Amino acid sequence: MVDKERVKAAVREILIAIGDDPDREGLKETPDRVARMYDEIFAGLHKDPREYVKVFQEENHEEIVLVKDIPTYSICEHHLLPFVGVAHVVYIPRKGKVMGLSKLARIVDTVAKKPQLQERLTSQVADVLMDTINPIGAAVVMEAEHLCMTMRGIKKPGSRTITSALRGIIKTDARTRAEVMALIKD
Ligand SMILES: Nc1nc2c(ncn2[C@@H]2O[C@H](COP(=O)(O)OP(=O)(O)OP(=O)(O)O)[C@@H](O)[C@H]2O)c(=O)[nH]1
Ligand SMILES: [Zn+2]
Repeated sequence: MVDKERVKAAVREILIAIGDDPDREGLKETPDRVARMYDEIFAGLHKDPREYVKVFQEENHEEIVLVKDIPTYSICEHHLLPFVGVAHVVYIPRKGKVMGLSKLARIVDTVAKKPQLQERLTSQVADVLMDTINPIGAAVVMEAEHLCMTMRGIKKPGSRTITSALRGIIKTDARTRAEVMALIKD
């Protein structure tokens, strides 16, 4: 669990450290709000995304399953600022072993809810798929804007970072990979 009391105390310290007054009207409840927010946006530190997976047997469907444009919010581990975008999750079931579509988005959500790197988020989602339903192939592509590159530092609003993680046949077979990428771009 997120230690909310500890977060509260730390946020109060930060407010003092930046030279503001944590006891002024507008900030009085801020440490508590931030603690509740961290409990929500870092919940993935305390959950195993594999637990969501429920497997169905769907005859011999050994074709692409793609859920695209899954809205994704995560926090960059270097600056603790959000990166925001979409994830596309694909797999090709082995012997009809499929999972509920919503579970793909639940896996993304859980893996996103911790201090992350976009690369790691992308590959962790692919690895959860491989570990749980052992598909013939899996791919995760993510496009995101990092606020640490937008509102500070290099200040490049609008720049997007694209990462992919390819597994199994989607990695090894060029034709399958091309088909997957075409569907994602569509
Ligand atoms: N690879 C990768 N880098 C990230 C991600 N999120 C943020 N970063 C980068 O992390 C790097 C941290 O660089 P540092 O030089 O340690 O920190 P900094 O001085 O604040 O860097 P600047 O952002 O360039 O001002 C920056 O280049 C960020 O753009 C991510 O998801 N993946
Ligand atoms: Zn950052």
